[in-house]
Amino acid sequence: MTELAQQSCEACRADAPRVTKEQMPALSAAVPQWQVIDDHAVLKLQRQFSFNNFVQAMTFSNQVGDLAEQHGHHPAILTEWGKVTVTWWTHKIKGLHNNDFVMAAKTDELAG
Ligand SMILES: C[C@H](O)[C@H](O)[C@H]1CNC2=NC(N)=NC(=O)C2=N1
Repeated sequence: MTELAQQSCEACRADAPRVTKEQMPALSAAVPQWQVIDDHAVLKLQRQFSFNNFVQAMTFSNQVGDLAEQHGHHPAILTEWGKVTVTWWTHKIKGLHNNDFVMAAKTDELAG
């Protein structure tokens, strides 16, 4: 499998396949700092990033936003003093797609 972070996102389609139970372990292992959460039956990938202050948190949030725009795939971003929580899922399929794991890996690269 090509390094997740080097992959590109497929166009989001309503009939795109969700990540299967069988595929989940290998994909999760590739982004070990992310949690798969069940949000009212919608599976999502979530990670919290820590910073020294609000300005650093805001800067990172904007970088994630730019990344999202660049790839046409968008997360939920919660920006707090010293913390940013990023949550990836695919709205169109109400669940997790390979794109979400790709974007999580790219987000990790941003954070360094
Ligand atoms: C029209 C636009 O390309 C689509 O609505 C894209 C935008 N970004 C997206 N981001 C995410 N996470 N899921 C989507 O289904 C999605 N769809």
